[in-house]
Amino acid sequence: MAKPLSISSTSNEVPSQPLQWRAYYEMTKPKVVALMLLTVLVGMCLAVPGSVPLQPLIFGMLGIGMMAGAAAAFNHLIDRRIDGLMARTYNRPLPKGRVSITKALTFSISLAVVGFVLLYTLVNALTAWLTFASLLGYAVIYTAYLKRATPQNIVVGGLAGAMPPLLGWTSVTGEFHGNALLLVIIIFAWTPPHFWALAIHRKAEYAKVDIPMLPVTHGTEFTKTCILLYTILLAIACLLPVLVGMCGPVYLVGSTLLSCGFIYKSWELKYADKPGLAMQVFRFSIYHLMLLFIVLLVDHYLWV
Ligand code: HEM
Ligand SMILES: CC(C)=CCC/C(C)=C/CC/C(C)=C/COP(=O)(O)OP(=O)(O)O
Repeated sequence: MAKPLSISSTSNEVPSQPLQWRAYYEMTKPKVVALMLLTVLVGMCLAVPGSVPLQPLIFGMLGIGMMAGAAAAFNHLIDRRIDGLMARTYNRPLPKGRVSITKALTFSISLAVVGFVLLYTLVNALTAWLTFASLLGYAVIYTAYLKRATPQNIVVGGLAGAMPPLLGWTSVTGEFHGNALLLVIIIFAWTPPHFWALAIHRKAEYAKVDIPMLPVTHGTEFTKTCILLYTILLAIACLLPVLVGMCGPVYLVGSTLLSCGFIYKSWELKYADKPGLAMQVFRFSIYHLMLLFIVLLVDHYLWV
C-alpha cells in the first residue's frame, strides 16, 4: 500500500519500440480474457454433442477474445486518471505514458472492429451483436457510468463479464438456449464475491479516488456478509445444471466440493479474525471458476 503513486494521466512519453507490444498486451487484461475464453470454449463444447465444428471454434474464440481485449483496453483508457492514483494500477501503460492516448484509442477500436468483422462474417450475426453488447456493457455502462454511480456497480456491470459462455454457445448453434443462460447465471453470481473480496483489501484506494465500491459506502463487515450470501447463492446456481439434467455426477461432485470450499473461505472471512483472508477469497474465486468450468467440460464428455 505504500507504493509511490503516479500522478500524470496525460504524459505522452513513449519508450523505445521493442517493448511497446507488452504495453498493448497488458491493456487487454490477458489473464482475465484467458479465463473468459475458457468459459467460451466450455459454452461451445456443451452446445453440441461430439466435437465442435472447427470454423466457429477458431473464429469464435478469436473474435470474442479480441472484442473482450478491446473492452479491457477501453477500460484502461476511460480509467487512466484514477488508475494513475491507485497503488494497484498506477503502473499501467496509460498513466505511465508507455502508450499515448491516441495510439491506445486506435488499438482498442481496431481490435474491436476486427473482432466484430470476424464474428459477423465467419461465425454468425447473433454472436457478433451479443459480443458487441457485452463490450458496450463493460466499457460504457460499467466503466464510464456504473462504476462511479452506485455500490451495485459490479453486480449490474457483472452481466457483461458473465456473457462469454452464452457467446460460445451461440457461436456454434446460432441461437439462444436456456442451458447457456444457466452458465451465465453462475458467473453472474460468482462476480460479487470475486470482486468485493479484492475491494475490501483495496478499500482505502477506492475511497481515495471517490469510487463508491461497497466496502467504501457500506463498510467492510456489511461487504463480508454480502460476500457470504452471494457465495451461498452461487452454490445454489451451481446446482441448476444438474437439476435440469444438463450435467451428470462428475459435475455434481466437483461443483459441490468447490461450493463447499468457497462457502468455507467466505465464512472464515466473515467470522475468523485473521489477516489476509480477503485476498485469499479473491484468489480462491479465480481457481473456483476455472476448475468449475473444467469440471463441466470433463463431465460433458464422460456423460454425453
Ligand atoms: C464486473 C465484473 C468484474 C470485476 C469488477 C472484476 C474485477 C477484477 C479486478 C479489479 C481484478 C484485478 C486484480 C489485481 O489487479 O490484482 C480482477 C482480476 C481477475 N479477474 Fe475479475 N472482475 C470481474 C469479472 C471477471 C470475470 C467475468 C472473469 C473471468 C471469467 C474474471 C477473471 C479475473 C482473473 C483471472 C483475474 C486475475 C488477473 C491477474 O492476475 O492479472 N473477472 N478482477
Ligand atoms: C466482449 C466481452 C466478453 C466483454 C467483457 C470484457 C471484460 C474484459 C470484462 C472484465 C471484467 C473486469 C476485469 C472488470 C474489472 O474492471 P475494473 O475497472 O473494476 O478493474 P480495474 O481497476 O482492474 O481496471
